[in-house]
Amino acid sequence: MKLSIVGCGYVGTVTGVCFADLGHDITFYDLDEKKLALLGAGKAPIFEPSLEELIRRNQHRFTTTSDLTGAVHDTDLTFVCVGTPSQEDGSIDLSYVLSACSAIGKTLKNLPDFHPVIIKSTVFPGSTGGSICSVLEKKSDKKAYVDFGLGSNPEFLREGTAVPDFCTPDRIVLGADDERTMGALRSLYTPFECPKIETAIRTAEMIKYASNAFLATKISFANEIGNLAKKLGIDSEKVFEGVGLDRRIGPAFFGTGIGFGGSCFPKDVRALIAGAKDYDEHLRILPAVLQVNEGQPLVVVRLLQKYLPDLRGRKIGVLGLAFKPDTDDVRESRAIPIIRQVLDAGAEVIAYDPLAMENFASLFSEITYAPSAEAVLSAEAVLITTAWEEFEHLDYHGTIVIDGRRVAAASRDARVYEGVCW
Ligand SMILES: NC(=O)C1=CN([C@@H]2O[C@H](COP(=O)(O)OP(=O)(O)OC[C@H]3O[C@@H](n4cnc5c(N)ncnc54)[C@H](O)[C@@H]3O)[C@@H](O)[C@H]2O)C=CC1
Ligand SMILES: O=C(O)[C@H]1O[C@H](OP(=O)(O)OP(=O)(O)OC[C@H]2O[C@@H](n3ccc(=O)[nH]c3=O)[C@H](O)[C@@H]2O)[C@H](O)[C@@H](O)[C@@H]1O
Repeated sequence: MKLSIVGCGYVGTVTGVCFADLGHDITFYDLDEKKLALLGAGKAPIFEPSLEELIRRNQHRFTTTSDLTGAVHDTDLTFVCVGTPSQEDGSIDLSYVLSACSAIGKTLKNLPDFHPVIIKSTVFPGSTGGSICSVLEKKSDKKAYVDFGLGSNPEFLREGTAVPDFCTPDRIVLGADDERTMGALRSLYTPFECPKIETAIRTAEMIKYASNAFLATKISFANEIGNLAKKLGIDSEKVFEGVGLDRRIGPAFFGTGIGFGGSCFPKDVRALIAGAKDYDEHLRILPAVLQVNEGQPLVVVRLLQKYLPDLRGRKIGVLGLAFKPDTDDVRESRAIPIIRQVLDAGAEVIAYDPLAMENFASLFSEITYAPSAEAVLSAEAVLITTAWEEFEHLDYHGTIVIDGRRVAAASRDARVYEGVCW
């Protein structure tokens, strides 16, 4: 099939490149010319392990363009993969999706063929069939589900493992309210062997939110129990090893520590809470999930002050700035509230991250960025905020370490060692 991808960030680029690898012809479109230029030159516009290699291998199967009409007219289906950030009140900002769909709608006006528009961005249930459908119909002067197709195909990949997650997912969710769009999605995903759920658009949208909200809940639950476990002298890792062996529960996403960051869990949980209010549903579990999550970074600073009560003038090292390992993404990284608090208490910060220092520097110019992880170890105390593999190979002898991510080498060798929930 010929596919156009609108929005070449983490989801759009990975989706396009992985479908190219399956033999499809891809046209990438983005408002950001820099991203298109990088893709056009065979380079990844975002950092993701193994992505660049896949781009090089499939470059003959994709083109980049700043002409959206050409992209839509020359392809059989369009994926919308633009961002859906949080607004002040926690609800999602649909403006990027609406603006992309307004432009797509205009291109549909003179297109004689039936062209499915598939929303891959995470949007609140009802958005695709509601305001997104309206803008497409208005700009195209056509009827959705009859003259053009509309569907939802939420994405479940994780940053850092996006390529394998996309290629071998646990399940694929196909949301469509017309048979032709469902048929196109079904045929596109034929080579994937995992379970596939075919459902209504708004159900597909809700599956995405419920999945992220549940995973976030698992993490906050583990952290709440973990905080208590630490006070009782119990290691939370052993606890959740035991809990996770129950097949009804499962071991994944019980990693305790400083909580979840990133561009999705915090935003999607907030969006579900805010969106529910419009239906007079006041969610109670999810606000608590966020509350626990906001408290976890503060535990690190509290533990640090056990050893250095007055942080004024102290030099504090921070290992890890990305929201998780194997990415340069710092959106809602847990290092942000930790560093802010340490700075507010009057300390100096020296930090290191293998990939994310440049992105972090746009948020914090007032800290020192170290040339290596070793250089951070000379600080008076070291906080570990991302579980990068290379932090397992440092010599922590003589250091005070407060560990938010459970690095075994630090727990073994540090002069003073405190884990957040262990
Ligand atoms: N990052 C992730 O791991 C995952 C993200 N998602 C969801 O996918 C969506 C996209 O997320 P990311 O890829 O992380 O976003 P991103 O911020 O990395 O990329 C979005 C891209 O859309 C482009 N864009 C914005 N407006 C546009 C327009 N009108 N026309 C064309 N391009 C436009 C931006 O320039 C940017 O390159 C969000 O809804 C997110 O919640 C879903 C699963 C995983
Ligand atoms: O909708 C999305 O964008 C994506 O959000 C998450 O993926 P991602 O945010 O990329 O990364 P995760 O591996 O889920 O980690 C999120 C945060 O939770 C933290 N985490 C994760 C697992 C765990 O056990 N404990 C824990 O604190 C990580 O350190 C990180 O800060 C989901 O895992 C994906 O399925 C989903 O597609």
